[in-house]
Amino acid sequence: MPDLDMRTVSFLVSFLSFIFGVGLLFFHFEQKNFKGINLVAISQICMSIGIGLIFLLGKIPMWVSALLSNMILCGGFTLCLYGICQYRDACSRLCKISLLGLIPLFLALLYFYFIENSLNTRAATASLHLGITQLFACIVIVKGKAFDNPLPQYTLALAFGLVSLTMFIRALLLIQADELNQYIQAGWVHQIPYLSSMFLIMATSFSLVWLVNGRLTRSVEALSIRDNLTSLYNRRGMDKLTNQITTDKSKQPLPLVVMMCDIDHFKSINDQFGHLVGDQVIVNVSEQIQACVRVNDVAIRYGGEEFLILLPNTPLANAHIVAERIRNAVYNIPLHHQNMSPISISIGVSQQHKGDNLDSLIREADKALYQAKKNGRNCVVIAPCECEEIRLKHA
Ligand SMILES: Nc1nc2c(ncn2[C@@H]2O[C@H](COP(=O)(O)OP(=O)(O)OP(=O)(O)O)[C@@H](O)[C@H]2O)c(=O)[nH]1
Repeated sequence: MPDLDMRTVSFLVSFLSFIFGVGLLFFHFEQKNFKGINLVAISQICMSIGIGLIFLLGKIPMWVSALLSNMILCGGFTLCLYGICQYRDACSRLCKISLLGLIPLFLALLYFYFIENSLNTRAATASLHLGITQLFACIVIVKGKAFDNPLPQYTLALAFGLVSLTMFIRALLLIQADELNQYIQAGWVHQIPYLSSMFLIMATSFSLVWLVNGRLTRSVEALSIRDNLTSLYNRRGMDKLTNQITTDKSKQPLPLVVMMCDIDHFKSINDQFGHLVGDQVIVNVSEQIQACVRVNDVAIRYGGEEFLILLPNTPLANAHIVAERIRNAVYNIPLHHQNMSPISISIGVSQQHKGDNLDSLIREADKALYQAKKNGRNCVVIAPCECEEIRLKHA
């Protein structure tokens, strides 16, 4: 295998690392809510300086290239580990081990420079620290609690794992090899870790962009399915969720129940007390609805003051109890003004039968709601209205 020019290789690694670090730092200023990115950015700049000092070997004092460069490089990787740990929301125990490992590394570098001068052992010790830190990074990426797209997550973990392996092999080979006099003329044992570092910088850059992009997309998706005012699902959210609810029949031996709820005389609340109070009433009602349903149930802000509730796998009798609970809870909402009448809600309920789809269920619930309004409001009506009308007006 032809030897590469170590000075050029170290310059390239330093340059790449610097560009990536600065770019990531700019990205961090724009997207401050991604924890750990700033540390990864600073760590890349540290690594760039560390390798840059190796590039300047022979042109700067020897102790700077031999000691300082290794310390900056290993410290940079420890910082990178901290950044990744924060980004992946992982336990920081391994970061602390890597940080503490900098002390014996420093002592070993001092010893093998001033007392027993050995380039091989210095390089092997630094490689060992780098290999351990990169292995920790690999573990942290896999074990972190934050949810990320698995493909970039494992790509990044694999990159760190592979580079860590090259560092361990390098440390092992260096201990057995003849003592080096000129680092810049070192052979492939040194060149491969440099190339693998280039690979790591590139893998980290595109995997991080990929990971961050995944998180951004998910947060936009999550926002797009929620109503701004109440944080309940909106119509788009309903379309997404109902597919799961209506198709997953194996887990739901009991039918789906649909409730259509509408705040009574809401226009007069707006007219009398203003739209801001009206908005607050909508929020209060949505909170009561959320509090009365199970975690599996889906509450949707269907229109202005209309709410749709989907109760999968629910017997009609239970749904009726829930509807009554909601109606009572809404009626007991504390009033915003002295001369405000109690807030009330009318509810139409329909149950899924053979051949029913969600549209027909909603139509049925809507008819029952219309009947509830006709019956005097503040009541629950179960579809089909003609035969099973239940009128429970609040006393
Ligand atoms: N404050 C506020 N008002 C809204 C919002 N969305 C819709 N509205 C108002 O809600 C009112 C709904 O009025 P109507 O459909 O006449 O119904 P209602 O007055 O509740 O009468 P019934 O339903 O028959 O009891 C309209 O005045 C809408 O402008 C909203 O987000 N905030």
